[in-house]
Amino acid sequence: MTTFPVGLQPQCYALVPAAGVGARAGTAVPKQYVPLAGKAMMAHTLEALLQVERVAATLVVLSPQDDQFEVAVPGFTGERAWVARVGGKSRAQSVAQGLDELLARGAQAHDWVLVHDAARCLLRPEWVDRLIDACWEDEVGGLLALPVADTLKSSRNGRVAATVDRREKWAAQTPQMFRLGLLRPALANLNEAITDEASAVEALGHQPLLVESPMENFKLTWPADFSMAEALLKSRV
Ligand SMILES: Nc1ccn([C@@H]2O[C@H](COP(=O)(O)OP(=O)(O)OP(=O)(O)O)[C@@H](O)[C@H]2O)c(=O)n1
Ligand SMILES: C[C@](O)(CO)[C@H](O)COP(=O)(O)O
Repeated sequence: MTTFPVGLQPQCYALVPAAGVGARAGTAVPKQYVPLAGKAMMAHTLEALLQVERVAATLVVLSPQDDQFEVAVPGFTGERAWVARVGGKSRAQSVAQGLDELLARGAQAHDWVLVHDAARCLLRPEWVDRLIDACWEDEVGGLLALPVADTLKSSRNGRVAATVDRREKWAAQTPQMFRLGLLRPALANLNEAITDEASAVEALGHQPLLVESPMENFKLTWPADFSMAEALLKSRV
């Protein structure tokens, strides 16, 4: 177990990977820029993070080719709003390169980082606060997640191969909260099995904390997800 200095008050940063193209969504622009309830999808995500007072700064990781952000998300300004065009080929690469950017801007190994998908635009600040409260004194860190409610099937050639025991199964969401000094080395050896920060930390032998979160915190992935997200955003007062 890595130990971090006792007595030094850590900072808490948010890192938002937003360098994807949204291939499964099939949208005309990268999905994070699709307008929903009057603003770009990612603007909703970032507004929620900026409302979390314990987050010292939020770093958005864009593709080096991104030429839309400043026009599409004009409200992301101020001392706590950071942008870096250092995204990579995979989500994990974008996160790893974003962590290097945080270090370059003065973040330290004992500081916490909340990694949150730009594509989870229904995030509510109170869920982030719940995760921070749960993880702050934890040795490893943790993630928002939803216990699986449906019966699970594995498949072969489009037919059921087996029914999978759903007990103790959770669907991982974001934010995922870890110390920079644990997460950056965990992401050093990237491979296809590393689909979230927790899986990288698990590969080092740790057991991240699961913090229950609602289905409403879903990731917009498929075309039908956009109308559902827009209806939910419009229903909020
Ligand atoms: N090279 C990449 C790929 C993804 N992401 C980000 O990771 C988050 C979750 O990824 P996903 O929903 O899979 O987004 P896309 O990769 O854009 O979607 P797809 O896999 O359908 O192309 C998104 O906010 C996305 O922008 C990233 O920063 N860099
Ligand atoms: C991190 C994540 O949102 C957890 O559910 C998810 O793994 C990201 O999805 P991707 O399609 O692997 O980018």
